Amino acid sequence: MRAQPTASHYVNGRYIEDEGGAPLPVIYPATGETIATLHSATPNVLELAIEAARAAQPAWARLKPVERGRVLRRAADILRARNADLARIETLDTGKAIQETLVADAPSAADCLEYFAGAVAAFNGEMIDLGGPFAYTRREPLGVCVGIGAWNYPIQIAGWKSAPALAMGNAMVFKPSENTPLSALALAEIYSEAGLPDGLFNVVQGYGDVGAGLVGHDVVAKVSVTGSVPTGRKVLSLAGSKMKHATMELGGKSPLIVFDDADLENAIGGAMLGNFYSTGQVCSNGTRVFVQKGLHDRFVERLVERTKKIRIGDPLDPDTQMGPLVNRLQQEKVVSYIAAGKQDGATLAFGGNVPSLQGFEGGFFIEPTVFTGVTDGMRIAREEIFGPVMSVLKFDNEDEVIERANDTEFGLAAGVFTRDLPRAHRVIAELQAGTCWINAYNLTPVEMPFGGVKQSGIGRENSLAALAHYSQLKAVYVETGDVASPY
Ligand SMILES: NC(=O)c1ccc[n+]([C@@H]2O[C@H](COP(=O)([O-])OP(=O)(O)OC[C@H]3O[C@@H](n4cnc5c(N)ncnc54)[C@H](O)[C@@H]3O)[C@@H](O)[C@H]2O)c1
Ligand SMILES: C[N+](C)(C)CC=O
Ligand SMILES: [K+]
Repeated sequence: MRAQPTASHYVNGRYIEDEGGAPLPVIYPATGETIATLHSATPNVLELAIEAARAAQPAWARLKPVERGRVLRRAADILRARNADLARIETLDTGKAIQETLVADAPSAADCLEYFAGAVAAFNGEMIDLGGPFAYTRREPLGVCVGIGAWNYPIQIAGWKSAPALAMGNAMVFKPSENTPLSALALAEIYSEAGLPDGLFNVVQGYGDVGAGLVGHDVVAKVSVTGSVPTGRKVLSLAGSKMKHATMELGGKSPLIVFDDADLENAIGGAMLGNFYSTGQVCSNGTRVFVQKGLHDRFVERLVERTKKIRIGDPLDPDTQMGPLVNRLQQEKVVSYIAAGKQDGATLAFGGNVPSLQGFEGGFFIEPTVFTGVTDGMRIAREEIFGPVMSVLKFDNEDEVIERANDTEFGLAAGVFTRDLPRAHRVIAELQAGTCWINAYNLTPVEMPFGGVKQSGIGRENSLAALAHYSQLKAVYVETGDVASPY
């Protein structure tokens, strides 16, 4: 299997290579084989990318918003037309099942480009009446923005960051995760084909040091990172030391609360989606599933029955429902958390093993895993695992579950399943989380803001909120009479 792109980086409208950079092997997680070799960006590549962005941005910002939007809309159309190829690249790079990458990855990026293509023209400053004189505000772009991606949704993340940035008149230098460098290059090609002027969307590859080089660069006005909390802390402090804007989309340990009166099959469906999709590598996953005591035993029984049926294996087979984890390190991490769950006294209700799959012996698979009898202090209930490991916790009443759900440093997401809608809204209002669902889980339409509170992040992606985060306000006072001067 080969997936070698033309070159490692995409700068100023073309591919460039600099073999002086550290080698960056691209591994297919289902087999462990190397499918491409790229190079981490050297300081020279990084400078070229930032300079290209700096030079291209002012003319782009002077276009009418609808003109910028038109380019994004054409790119959205190309993304959709090329969806099958992009899904294959994404599956080879992440290991996620093709039945997921066909519907959740490039299509989400396309939705995002399409949304911001139209929304930006309607996103304006305001006129403020001062009783004669007046003021108005302008929404101005920030300049050169940096996007830094995680491995789980590579093209979606590249789209969610670049679309509002570009729509608003900024330029972007994007660094994908070193684990999944391929699809951002495909997006860069698509932008060029759609007519995006050279230099406005650049892709540089590399590890954390390249990310830090971008964040610390004096030309860069804003950074948006999707990644873990420790990385977010480092990036935010470096950005803060230079007074840069920052959006942080970080990790979580989100609660999903199932009350006795919930629709059982829907609640289980939500819990499975919120733990097993993308082999559990989703930031907003509801990994602490609190189930009220009256429903608990039936919930667990049906959950295990349904989890047993998950088809795990060849991610390129359209019938496969769960592929491997992204790499060996992540597999080891998940295996060690499963051991910790057992050691801390949780009951392993299903899974927990590395499956042996013929033809995929070198892959990074793990069974979908359910722990019951989990208590709040256990490591599997406190730390983000980022794998298909669900913890089921029993609760008695509403006040208790709210307190327990909020007893975490994270605050990315939360969900409630109940037929009692006043209770649903009452509980959601008490939960410390930036993105919530009632009788659903993990749906992230572009029209809705996405992001976290507490340690899970700052700022929001998607919706008009993202345009606010990629712009700055200029306030203009306009005198309509004489200047009242004492001099
Ligand atoms: N909130 C969200 O939208 C969201 C989405 C997906 C993943 N995540 C989170 O991401 C994590 C998993 O992804 P990951 O392991 O790729 O995260 P990570 O923090 O290891 O890396 C994220 C990105 O930051 C870069 N990076 C690392 N150190 C850096 C530094 N000092 N300066 C600048 N950049 C640096 C990495 O190279 C990578 O591109 C999980 O915690 C998950 O919850 C959050
Ligand atoms: C944004 N989302 C939930 C699809 C991917 C986060 O990991
Ligand atoms: K990979």
